Amino acid sequence: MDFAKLQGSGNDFILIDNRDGRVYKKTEELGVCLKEFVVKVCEPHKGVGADGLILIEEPEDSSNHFRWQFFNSDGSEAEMCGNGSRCAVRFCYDLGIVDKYVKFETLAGVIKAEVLEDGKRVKVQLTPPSEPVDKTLLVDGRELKGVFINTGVPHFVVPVDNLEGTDVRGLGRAIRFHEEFQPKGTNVNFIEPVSADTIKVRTYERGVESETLACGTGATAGAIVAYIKGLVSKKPVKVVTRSEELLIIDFDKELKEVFLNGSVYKVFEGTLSYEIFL
Ligand SMILES: N[C@@H](CCC[C@H](N)C(=O)O)C(=O)O
Repeated sequence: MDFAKLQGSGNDFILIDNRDGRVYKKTEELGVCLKEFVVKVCEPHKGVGADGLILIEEPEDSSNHFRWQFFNSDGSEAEMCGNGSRCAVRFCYDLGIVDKYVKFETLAGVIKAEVLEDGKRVKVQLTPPSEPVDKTLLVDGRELKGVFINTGVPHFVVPVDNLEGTDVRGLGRAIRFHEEFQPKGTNVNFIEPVSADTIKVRTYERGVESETLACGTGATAGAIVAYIKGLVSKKPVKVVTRSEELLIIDFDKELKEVFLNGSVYKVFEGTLSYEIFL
């Protein structure tokens, strides 16, 4: 089964054109459920390895170009994925399914996108975020102040003074599973201002259950929180991700229009071997 691997700021994804239902036929043939298929294919070393897997499907509304199903590497399905959406648009652009202006269906709603530089950059308009909410959590016996905001998926944003010295894995995990956010949990972003229009961010990602090199909806959450908290004063906000690639976030005052812009790279194309599932 043919697939492509693409990455946006180091957040990497396996993409499969499933408009003919080939994945469902293959999983039935192999006797594995869809979740097991995702986990096996996303597994590093024994599988292809990626933060997530994206299936491209026919749209339910013919005015949209496609529908997608997004899965984290642990097999959990998520409503939205900022970097994954940029990779999906580029994948469909290369397939000839879309041209410069794109609309596609996600569990978070219809996402609009624009292909730039012949697919080497993609700009997506995220769904309007939820109202940011200040929260103070008790984590490992100490108070932690942050802001909860849903930018297509849930994020808790924690401003810190020393991002490099932050225990992203330990603190991130504790917050991700904190009772405040159950049952679904949340992604966790630690941010540090760099200049009037730039922040650095590190993200512990729900469903990957680790720090990733970038998270598009997380970078967006971090940029919005940095701006409303006065940590940055200019827009668009540049976000330096863990991969050191930049994501550009712009948004209006009312948070009705939010844009995520960044590079997309096709890493390779290949064919899955059934031996992944042995
Ligand atoms: N990396 C993604 C977020 C993917 C979903 C997230 N892990 C979740 O389950 O909420 C992004 O770029 O936004």
